Amino acid sequence: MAKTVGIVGARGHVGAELIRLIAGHPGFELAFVSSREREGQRVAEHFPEVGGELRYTAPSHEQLPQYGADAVVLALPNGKAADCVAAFDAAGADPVVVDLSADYRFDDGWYYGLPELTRARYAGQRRISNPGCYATAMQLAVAPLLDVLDGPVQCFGVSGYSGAGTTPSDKNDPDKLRDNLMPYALTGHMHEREVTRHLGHPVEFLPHVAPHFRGLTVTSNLHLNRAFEREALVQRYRDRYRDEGLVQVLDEAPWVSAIADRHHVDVGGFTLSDDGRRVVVVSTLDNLLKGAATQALQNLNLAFGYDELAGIQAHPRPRP
Ligand SMILES: NC(=O)C1=CN([C@@H]2O[C@H](COP(=O)(O)OP(=O)(O)OC[C@H]3O[C@@H](n4cnc5c(N)ncnc54)[C@H](OP(=O)(O)O)[C@@H]3O)[C@@H](O)[C@H]2O)C=CC1
Ligand SMILES: CC(=O)N[C@@H](CCC(=O)OP(=O)(O)O)C(=O)O
Repeated sequence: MAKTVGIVGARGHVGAELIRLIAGHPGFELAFVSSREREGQRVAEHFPEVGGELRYTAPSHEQLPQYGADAVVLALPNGKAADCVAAFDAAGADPVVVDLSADYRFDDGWYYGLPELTRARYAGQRRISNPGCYATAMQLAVAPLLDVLDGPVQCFGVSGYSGAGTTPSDKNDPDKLRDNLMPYALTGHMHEREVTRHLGHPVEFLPHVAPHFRGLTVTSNLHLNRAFEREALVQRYRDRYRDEGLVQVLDEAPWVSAIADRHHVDVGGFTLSDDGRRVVVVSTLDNLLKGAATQALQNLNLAFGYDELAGIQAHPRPRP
């Protein structure tokens, strides 16, 4: 029997992707989708492909356990997850909870779900923290060289403005972004701390937001503790990700336009300095998919014993 999944914060950019993914999954069905703004509206009005009679609801935190969902995905802005978790605890309910926000990424009581790097540590935990979008791209770019790094890694990031959510700000204002590149949080960004913590190696992250809607690029500058040939470095990436359905290692530097609406990560470029002790690696992903919703689905699949890619490759997105 299908497991039921509720989405809290289903109006947002990530919520929209989650609705489509869960509704199209062979082993999951939607238990509820919450939005205060869309309360009472049919989901099918917004997603004709989903169909059915399900409507958005706007439950209080305390009402969330009443749906009896097997899993709950929290797609709320940062800082809102704890009240939801407390409501389940208070009701004695123990659904699998996947939190998309940054709220539990530094909490050892939660499993940090970046499957390609952490799935070996999954041991049935029912509280799962989904990594940040840039943080996913950075970690997948750096991990294969972790043992040969010399000093901090510098990561220059450029995100589409869907990364900034739907609450109006300069970072998601198409007028202000037109013909523009907007630097922000140039030291101490949340994802700098997140990656430094989970890789156990310092990164220095320089984020920017650009006028495109979805997809991000991270260009990482890695100093190495000895000289390498390019082929040996590329081989490390190919070996590390050979069996990964959602990581593609490319010879050339990937373009963000090729990853929009796709589930996987591209890693490539691999440009060495003349002395072989510095390499630049480029990674791209769709911030709303592998950076958020697709990764959440990988984590749900893991938690319920489904194939990790169930409902992911079976539903390829059309190229824009
Ligand atoms: N956008 C991205 O690329 C990524 C986002 N994330 C994380 O995923 C989460 C969702 O992001 P995103 O979809 O972009 O965000 P949005 O701003 O697009 O959506 C936020 C959602 O939360 C609801 N919401 C907003 N404020 C409140 C509140 N005070 N109480 C209850 N519900 C609220 C909104 O619905 P309504 O107001 O109708 O109730 C909406 O459904 C965030 O934590 C974000 O950091 C993670 C990785 C990538
Ligand atoms: C362009 C933009 O603003 N991007 C967001 C990252 C989106 C994301 O991954 O969010 P969380 O870590 O909050 O889950 C930011 O820099 O805060």
